[in-house]
Amino acid sequence: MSDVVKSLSPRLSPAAEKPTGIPSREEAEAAVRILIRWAGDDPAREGLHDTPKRVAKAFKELYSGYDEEPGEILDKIFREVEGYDDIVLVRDIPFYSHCEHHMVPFYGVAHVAYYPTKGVVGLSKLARLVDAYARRLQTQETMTAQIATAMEKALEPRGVAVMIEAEHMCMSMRGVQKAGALTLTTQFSGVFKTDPAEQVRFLTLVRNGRG
Ligand SMILES: Nc1nc2c(ncn2[C@@H]2O[C@H](COP(=O)(O)OP(=O)(O)OP(=O)(O)O)[C@@H](O)[C@H]2O)c(=O)[nH]1
Ligand SMILES: [Zn+2]
Repeated sequence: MSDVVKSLSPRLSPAAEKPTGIPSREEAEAAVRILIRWAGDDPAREGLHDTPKRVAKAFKELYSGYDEEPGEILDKIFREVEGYDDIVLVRDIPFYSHCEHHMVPFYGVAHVAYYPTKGVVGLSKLARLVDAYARRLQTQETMTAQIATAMEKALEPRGVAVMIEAEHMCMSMRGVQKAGALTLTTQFSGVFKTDPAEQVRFLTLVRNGRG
């Protein structure tokens, strides 16, 4: 194992934590050159010359979730929304993530809902929360649970419901090669967990208006 690869592998943190011991840009680019060679190509050829630089830059965007503090995204609560205590659902939030097993994309939509108690949060913040976790390496199950937990902590709601529907490219373009297979995960808390009728309501609202 080269020094570059060795320096990368043991320091990656679980998706919930910030990564530590981040390598330099030069080390990252050197690692990409190794992977190009591993793929069977020549990183010195003209067309690939700037690729390690582009990949390192793209990683910063694709994995920008490590720079996000989910708690901070939800820290502005609008308490003046008096009288509203019914469900807030933002559905069909598109996201792109990468599975931690193959570092291959999985993508789809997230639906997030909660029953407010102490006020509401800006709707865009729920989409930002989805991205904060999507732009990390993880499983779909972890991502689903982390979104629900972050909402629980910040909003202290009567209940949280999160559903993610995604296609995993590691199952489509390689491996078992089942393009179109959809993975659906849900995480419920509070009334969504204790009252089956609330789960039905959530699922009905998620599906409502679709063909
Ligand atoms: N539970 C779960 N599994 C995932 C997720 N993303 C990818 N996987 C699975 O992770 C598993 C990894 O299995 P391994 O046997 O260790 O690796 P592999 O030999 O590449 O497996 P195949 O994909 O079956 O070729 C595969 O079954 C993937 O479908 C995810 O978000 N959640
Ligand atoms: Zn995978």
